[in-house]
Amino acid sequence: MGHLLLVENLVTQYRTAGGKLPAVQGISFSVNKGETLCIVGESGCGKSATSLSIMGLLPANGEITGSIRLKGDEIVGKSEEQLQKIRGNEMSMIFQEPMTALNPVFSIGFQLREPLMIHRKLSKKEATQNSIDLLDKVGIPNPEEKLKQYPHELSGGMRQRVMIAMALACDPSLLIADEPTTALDVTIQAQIIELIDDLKEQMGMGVVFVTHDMGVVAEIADRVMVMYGGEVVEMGDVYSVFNSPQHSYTKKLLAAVPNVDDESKFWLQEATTDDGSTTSS
Ligand SMILES: Nc1ncnc2c1ncn2[C@@H]1O[C@H](COP(=O)(O)OP(=O)(O)OP(=O)(O)O)[C@@H](O)[C@H]1O
Repeated sequence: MGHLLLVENLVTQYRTAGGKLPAVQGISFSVNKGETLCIVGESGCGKSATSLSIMGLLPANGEITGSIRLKGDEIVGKSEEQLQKIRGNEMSMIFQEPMTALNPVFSIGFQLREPLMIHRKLSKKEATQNSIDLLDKVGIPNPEEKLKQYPHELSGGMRQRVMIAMALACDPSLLIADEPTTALDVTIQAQIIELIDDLKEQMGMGVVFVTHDMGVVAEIADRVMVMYGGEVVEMGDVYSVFNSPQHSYTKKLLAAVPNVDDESKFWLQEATTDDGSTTSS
């Protein structure tokens, strides 16, 4: 069976005044339908460069070699026009700071409705109804009223829900979430993670979830890919990586999250014994 996303030998470099900076140095991984892959690692290890490469959203000084296939279709080398079609339909991305992705001068309703009218050729009435349904789907109360509001009138958590609603508008098969909860307080963070997990189940999407937080990984990952200095240093299912980390950097990451050692690890062990599977691979 084919993978939803198959990345092979991806090298992402940034041209800088001081020469080429290799942000990603030949990594390979895959994501299946209905699966969440967490990419974890410290600041600057190439997590964002990886997700931007997949989306075809690298800045002008970025360049890629290697292969990125979505449902078998090669993304590397596609024109911007072709990429826009794929981004509008097959994959979407949510970012850390929704304020940068939402336009402050337009109402939430306008920003949700416009792409639906353009990409899916819906009438204004249909697009409005669709927007209401989307806001409802991401757990926003009183969606009709929210359509009239502007981004600054919403809380951080609500803004992130709106971003997720926008990302889901095209019913993507792949959702890339780059540190989507980092700017939120812990309670809201937990709610957004749960929402993404529920939506993944409901819609059967594959999810690439970028984070530096092993606590978040414990909550949402099926598989984990640990990056260090632009390379993949460890990859495995979440149980194996948490219970027997192989790489010293992974051990360090796990040790840095206090509740991973007790609470989450306990939770992971519970989860594995519940379904009778073992943690070794
Ligand atoms: N536009 C750019 N031009 C040049 N170098 C860049 C650019 N964007 C990122 N880099 C460099 O590429 C490397 C990888 O950065 P990347 O943003 O992928 O890391 P990250 O793991 O996502 O970190 P963070 O968690 O801080 O976002 C870093 O050394 C960074 O300084």
